[in-house]
Amino acid sequence: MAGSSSVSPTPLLKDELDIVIPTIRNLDFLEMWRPFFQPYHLIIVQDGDPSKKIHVPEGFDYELYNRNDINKILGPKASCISFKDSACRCFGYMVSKKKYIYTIDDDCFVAKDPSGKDINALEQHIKNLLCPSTPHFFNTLYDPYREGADFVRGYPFSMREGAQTAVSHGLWLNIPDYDAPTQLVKPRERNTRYVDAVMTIPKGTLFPMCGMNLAFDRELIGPAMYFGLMGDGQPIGRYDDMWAGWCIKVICDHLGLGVKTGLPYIWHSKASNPFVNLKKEYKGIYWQEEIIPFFQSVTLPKECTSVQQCYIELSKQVKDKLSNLDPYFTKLADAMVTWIDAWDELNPTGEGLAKLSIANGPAK
Ligand SMILES: O=c1ccn([C@@H]2O[C@H](COP(=O)(O)OP(=O)(O)O[C@H]3O[C@@H](CO)[C@H](O)[C@H]3O)[C@@H](O)[C@H]2O)c(=O)[nH]1
Ligand SMILES: [Mn+2]
Repeated sequence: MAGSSSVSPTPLLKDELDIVIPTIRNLDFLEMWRPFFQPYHLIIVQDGDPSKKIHVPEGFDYELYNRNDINKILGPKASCISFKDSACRCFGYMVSKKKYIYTIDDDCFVAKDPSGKDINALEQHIKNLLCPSTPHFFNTLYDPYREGADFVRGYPFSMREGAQTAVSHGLWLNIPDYDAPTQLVKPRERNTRYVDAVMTIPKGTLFPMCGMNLAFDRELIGPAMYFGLMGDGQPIGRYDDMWAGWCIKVICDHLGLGVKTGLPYIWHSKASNPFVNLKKEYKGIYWQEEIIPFFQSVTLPKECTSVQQCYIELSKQVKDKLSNLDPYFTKLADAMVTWIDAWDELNPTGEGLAKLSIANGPAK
């Protein structure tokens, strides 16, 4: 028998997944990820000064958008894309044409598991997304679909098919994603705990979604992954991913979709300045004491069957119920609608495509 060729297997979802990277620094971190990321297409969202040249290491297939590109593509709707905040990354979700998205920060590196093996975070996220979630009944052995695990006694057989997984939320070794006050009182705290688990966040439970190591099914939940109005000109920053996480979770709960958290870990290398962070996030720290009860009380009408419909309904409730907290939420609610309009313009569905073809006349 001829010797087996050492052809490496085709990377999972090679042509169905884009990697979105927001950057206001540089992309040197990609060298460490090259073995895992090189087969995939990158969407780089360059924040800050558009005249700055961002070097992309050789050998990567990518598209890069700076603020001028965003303004050109979206026109007036570009007002919904934040400037000078990692929230800008959501533009990458909008322009992608792929079914899956993985987003990672430029100060996140390959971590090692307890055996010392490099962790292919992207591969683990893909596994998380491709297997079901259990939002409706908690499995005490965590992810029942994982090698070596299963549903435990008492788990209803009628529920063992699980739900489609919309989001996979990864974690971080070394610098944990702490808020500024915690960072200030624990400047030397490092996360060294590798917890070997993936679990579904139960229906009806919110969670603090961090955007630095995150993957999602763009076709299931993409239109709700808006990272809000943050950074330049806004009264708040560093709540981009938190806002998106609360919105996607209530919509996933409504649509019967699952959200997982746990593996994979990345190595988060840079602690941003806690004083700068405090200035950005302090309003969020007290606003969230009102925002969380709002999201906990959100109910979406059964007529809302698409993500867009859910998101527009949510924006109405944000405007009605949070504007008394601060006029910012009126602006944010309007920006949520602009985001959906821009998303639908760039990603026309059946109905939208039909309108487009009428507008453009019969094919030549
Ligand atoms: O104005 C900006 C600032 C940063 N970026 C890019 O966004 C990510 C995250 O930046 P950084 O590592 O400095 O931020 P952290 O404090 O570690 O993490 C926060 O960022 C979010 C998670 O992604 C969340 O708000 C916090 O966890 C890097 O790629 C920067 O280059 C930017 O584009 N514009
Ligand atoms: Mn960081």
